[in-house]
Amino acid sequence: MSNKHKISVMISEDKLQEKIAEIGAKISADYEGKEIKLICILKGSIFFCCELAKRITVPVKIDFMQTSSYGSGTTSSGNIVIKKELDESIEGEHVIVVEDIIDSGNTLFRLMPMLEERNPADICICTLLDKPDRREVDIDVKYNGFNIPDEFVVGYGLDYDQMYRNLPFIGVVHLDDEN
Ligand SMILES: O=P(O)(O)OC[C@H]1O[C@@H](n2cnc3c(O)ncnc32)[C@H](O)[C@@H]1O
Ligand SMILES: O=P(O)(O)OP(=O)(O)O
Ligand SMILES: [Mg+2]
Repeated sequence: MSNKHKISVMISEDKLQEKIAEIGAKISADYEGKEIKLICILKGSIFFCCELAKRITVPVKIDFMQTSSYGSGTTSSGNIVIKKELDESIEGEHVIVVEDIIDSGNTLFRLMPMLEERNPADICICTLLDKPDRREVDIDVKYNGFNIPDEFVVGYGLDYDQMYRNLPFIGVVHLDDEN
């Protein structure tokens, strides 16, 4: 069965793999001699976080958190709801928050202070995609895969109304062509 929407490739699977390997190598070098904890922000970050973890050579723990801002639309509601808490404490840990995409920045703007209050040894942000033109608040991003233009993208974990997460590439969904 074909997709309901027309989707054009923005970032190919090969380019994603190459970039994730690069970020993994950078993280491995930056955290040499340390153990890190990746916090995977569900659901969108799952593919990126899994692939990234495989490319990191220092010891890695993974925990999951789920926030929601978009629901079924294509713009952030501004209301960040925590739908799933971490299973374990992050006190004293070297934490990397792994996001699929930073858009307005509101999710991380609210989430990061909450995590910092839990006294990690250090904490930073790693995102696969960034839409800098859409930013509404200042966010300090340590690792960023790709800056992309202001287009609604799907694939590699990212959804439109829960669809298209399974596409192996990042694509632009053409909602105007909906029938
Ligand atoms: O809080 P912000 O930074 O506005 O949003 C983060 C959150 O929103 C989802 N999202 C943002 N842009 C897109 C997009 O182009 N396609 C799919 N999903 C998007 C995503 O879950 C981000 O983690
Ligand atoms: O689009 P959101 O932010 O509601 O979350 P998810 O990463 O689950 O798509
Ligand atoms: Mg979503």
